[in-house]
Amino acid sequence: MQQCYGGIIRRQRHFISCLGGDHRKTLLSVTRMQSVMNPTLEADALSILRSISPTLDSTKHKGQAGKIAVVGGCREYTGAPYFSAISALKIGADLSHVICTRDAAPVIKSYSPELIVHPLLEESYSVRDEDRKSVGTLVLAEVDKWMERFDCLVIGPGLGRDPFLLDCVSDIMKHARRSNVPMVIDGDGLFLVTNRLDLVSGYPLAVLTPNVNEYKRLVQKVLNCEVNDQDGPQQLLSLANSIGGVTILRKGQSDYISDGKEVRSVSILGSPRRCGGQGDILSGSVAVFLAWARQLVGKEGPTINPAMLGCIAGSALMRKAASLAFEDKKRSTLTSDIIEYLGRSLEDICPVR
Ligand SMILES: NC(=O)C1=CN([C@@H]2O[C@H](COP(=O)(O)OP(=O)(O)OC[C@H]3O[C@@H](n4cnc5c(N)ncnc54)[C@H](O)[C@@H]3O)[C@@H](O)[C@H]2O)[C@@H](O)CC1
Ligand SMILES: Nc1ncnc2c1ncn2[C@@H]1O[C@H](COP(=O)(O)OP(=O)(O)OP(=O)(O)O)[C@@H](O)[C@H]1O
Ligand SMILES: [Mg+2]
Repeated sequence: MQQCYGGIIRRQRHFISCLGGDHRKTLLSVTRMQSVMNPTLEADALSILRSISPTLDSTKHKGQAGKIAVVGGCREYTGAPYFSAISALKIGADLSHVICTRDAAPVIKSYSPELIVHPLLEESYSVRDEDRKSVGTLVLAEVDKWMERFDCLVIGPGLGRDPFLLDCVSDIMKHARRSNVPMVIDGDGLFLVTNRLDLVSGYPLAVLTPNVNEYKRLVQKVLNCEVNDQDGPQQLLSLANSIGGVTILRKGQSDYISDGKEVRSVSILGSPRRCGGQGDILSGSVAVFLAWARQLVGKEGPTINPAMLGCIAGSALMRKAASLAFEDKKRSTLTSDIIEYLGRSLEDICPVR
């Protein structure tokens, strides 16, 4: 235990020194200092990634490096939850679950024996109107059994937009929030949240990862205006602030991240290929790094936002892996190729000692 704690302190010191700070300052003052020292918004993403990644040693037991659950996967989409969940494992989480519809489960299981797949969700077509209430209660009870064990949920990859299913997922999110489980919300999870802001509003452990379209819908709904690229960072800050300090990672040519207090960017070279599924890799990555950052920050007190660190590290890793995959595969680069480069990217940035 002492050894583990010593490791944490060492990593915190490394983290602080990476940001050019004094070991005695709190982690909060460190990020503030970085803003002062670095006049641009660009985060020192590689240093942050290194600092929050846990060491690998023989004292650890299964589960300590993170247990992630992806809530997503329906009749149409089975790839997205798989990409997100397998990315979490490849980055270093110990266990990765997928909570999906009954129809999607055998398909997702067939992609990989590494994932723990729960066929718990139902879409309207498979439930009679009079059974909806009881089925909804059952779904929540089943998910509840697992909730306390998860270090982070990813809500939305390939979830679909069935109203009954989204009602069940709203209940899962309410429960996760009561249990203080962090949530990364992506894809159809963002469709849900844009229409039900109360699900995340004021919850600091919520991370939204919108793409171009999802961001546009959020801005229209919350700020009641159009996306303003002239003043992008300021608008992102206002958006995060208006949703009560959730963290938003706006994906694009550069990724911009804000928790309503500060804005950071990650512009590490990515890939010019825009094949579907890269956002799913990102959601699984952010979930793992957020869980790790939370472990680290927890020891120091609530002085730094682990959601910001998780987003910065996840974005950096995803972009680096995409660039390596593109170097190799060029025009034929697919999401599965990028996943294959997650390990090498991590090793380049943060080698196992
Ligand atoms: N293999 C799979 O199963 C995949 C499933 N996905 C899932 O598909 C569902 C819908 O996600 P979408 O990303 O399509 O939803 P969006 O609302 O982003 O996209 C809807 C439409 O907008 C278009 N669009 C997307 N990005 C755009 C851009 N940058 N500029 C202009 N138009 C753009 C798309 O072509 C699509 O027709 C989600 O559940 C998502 O997780 C995606 O993650 C991709 C991979
Ligand atoms: N123009 C770009 N240049 C470099 N990287 C980009 C660019 N656009 C997006 N990315 C990167 O690709 C990743 C996925 O972003 P994207 O906007 O494709 O998400 P998405 O549409 O949600 O993906 P998905 O198909 O999984 O739903 C992000 O990490 C982002 O940094
Ligand atoms: Mg997406």
